[in-house]
Amino acid sequence: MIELKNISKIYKTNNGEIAAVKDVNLTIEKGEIFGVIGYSGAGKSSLIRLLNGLEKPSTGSVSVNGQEISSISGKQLRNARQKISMIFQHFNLLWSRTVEENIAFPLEIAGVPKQNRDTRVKELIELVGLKGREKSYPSQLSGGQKQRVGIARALANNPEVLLCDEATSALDPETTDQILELLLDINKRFGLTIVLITHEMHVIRKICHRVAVMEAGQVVEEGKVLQVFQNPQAPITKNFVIQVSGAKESKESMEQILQNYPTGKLVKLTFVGSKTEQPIISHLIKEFNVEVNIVHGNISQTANGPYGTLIVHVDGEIQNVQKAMELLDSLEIQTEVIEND
Ligand SMILES: Nc1ncnc2c1ncn2[C@@H]1O[C@H](COP(=O)(O)OP(=O)(O)OP(=O)(O)O)[C@@H](O)[C@H]1O
Repeated sequence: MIELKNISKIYKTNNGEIAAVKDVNLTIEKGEIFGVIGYSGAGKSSLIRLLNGLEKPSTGSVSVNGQEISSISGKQLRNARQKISMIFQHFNLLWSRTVEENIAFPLEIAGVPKQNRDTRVKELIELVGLKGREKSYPSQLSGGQKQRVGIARALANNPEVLLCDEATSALDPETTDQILELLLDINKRFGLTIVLITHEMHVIRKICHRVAVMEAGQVVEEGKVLQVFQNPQAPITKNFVIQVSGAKESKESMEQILQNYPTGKLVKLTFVGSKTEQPIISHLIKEFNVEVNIVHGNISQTANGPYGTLIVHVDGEIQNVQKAMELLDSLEIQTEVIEND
């Protein structure tokens, strides 16, 4: 669906050249929700602007649905862009137009006759949950409602791809979740391909199927969301995963536990899918006669199923602790000994 081949983007400034994107290769499948995560300055915005031809790559090619976006311009590019919509962090609404007039705007530009426009606007208002607010102006809406208008407007011409540029970064956590659920619903109902950029792992966890992690212009890690959560490789990815697993907060408890129990092992277990529902801890205690003290636990849902982390202190006869570890390994649970005595 979307293919980026050897993409680099170099900006020429008065202070020299800035390589914002460096040799990125990505393939995004039709109907997928693909997330790009990175800290500020990682090159995410530059990358997403290359996808709809707002920027041209310095090297490499971008193709969307078989059409090479990086090499077209003028009318051809404008037509292609009708199928690649975008929503923004600050909504980019027209402040002098009502909700329905904002949503009708791209239909007017596309030359859709008035009657068809009205029908489509009604459909979209229903879809994004804004019934009753048709005549409101953006200044009369909450942040979440403004983004709903942004989404309706982006969907007006039935795009094939929706690009989301930090679409929930200006919203509170609860509204963020509601908007993410709306995007997930739209993806499921219409098979719309969604590419989103964010600096929040929570957003990736909640709706993305696959993720690419960007650092200093490069993609340093890429994979299915559950796999990346279970087994992050790059240090930056590990930091992002800690953002949502909350493991950092438990450092103090771990130190306390280690002080209180100078023997045994402190282990972090990461498990996904049906393994989150197995009675693993009681099994360890019964089978190997070990003591298991839970230091920290967390379970959360991703678009592809549950994901959980558990930090436990396992103590007992050395060989029993060892056998308990072997069992965990055999269950294909990610096991990481945090500190050894
Ligand atoms: N139009 C531009 N001209 C010159 N430099 C730019 C331009 N746009 C981005 N850059 C530079 O390219 C690098 C990547 O910026 P980019 O905005 O793509 O990153 P980002 O990950 O989206 O960060 P943020 O979330 O802060 O926007 C930065 O060093 C930035 O200063």
